[in-house]
Amino acid sequence: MTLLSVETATARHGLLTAVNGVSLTLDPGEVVCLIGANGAGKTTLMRAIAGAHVLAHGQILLNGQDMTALPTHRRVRAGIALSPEGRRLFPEMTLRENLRIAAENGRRGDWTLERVLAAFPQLAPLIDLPTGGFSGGQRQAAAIGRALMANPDVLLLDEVSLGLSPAAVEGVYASLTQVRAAGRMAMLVVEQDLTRALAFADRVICMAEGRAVLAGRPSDLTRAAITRAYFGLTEDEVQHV
Ligand SMILES: Nc1ncnc2c1ncn2[C@@H]1O[C@H](COP(=O)(O)OP(=O)(O)OP(=O)(O)O)[C@@H](O)[C@H]1O
Repeated sequence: MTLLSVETATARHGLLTAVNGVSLTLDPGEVVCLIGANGAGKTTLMRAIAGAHVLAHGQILLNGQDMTALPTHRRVRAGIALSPEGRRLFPEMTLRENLRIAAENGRRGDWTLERVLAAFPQLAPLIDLPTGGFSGGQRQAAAIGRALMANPDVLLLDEVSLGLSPAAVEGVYASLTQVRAAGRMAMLVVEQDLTRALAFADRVICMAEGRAVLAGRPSDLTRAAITRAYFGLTEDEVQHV
């Protein structure tokens, strides 16, 4: 059965239509990467699924239940958690406090503090430090850990590798591979690094100018088709990229 269903979602920033009639589904345990150029609408779509941006049209269903009118905290309780672009940790609070707040607002389940620290070992020595002093990779790991503490069925990860060193990206993806193996949680991941997205995803969806313009399993998509979708190029132009 479909876990998450986004049906013809349209989201606006004022007069600008950032997401334009996008539909997608996620099955339990599935990992889908959202790719696309800057401004394609990926972050707005993620925020709309999480309840942080109101849809102008369309529906968000989780396990067949309509989430569209629910505020963020009710969606977290229903099983949707977002690790946002910019990470948005409480910088004055310690990592432990950040994780505890997420647990209090989320659902009970297998993801506990101990389990998060086992999946993200780089966080263990930092547990009683304020997150404001963390490096980019540490902040990213902390933000994903915080989302896991809510024990979601659908984990939304925005801009996983943006701004991180190659070593930090490796660390975060090693942890995400463990997270993925641990259960039936589905992930929707915004990833700018195309090679990484194709290696990690069961399916990729490419957005351009607010629309989903290409979707498929990585093995079924050619680089040329993806490049074309990404930039809106013609076949002839793709030959020269
Ligand atoms: N708060 C906002 N106010 C006005 N316009 C916005 C706002 N946030 C995003 N936009 C615009 O909406 C469109 C989609 O932006 P969005 O951030 O969703 O795209 P994206 O694919 O996530 O890109 P990026 O990788 O740059 O974050 C862009 O044209 C962007 O300029």
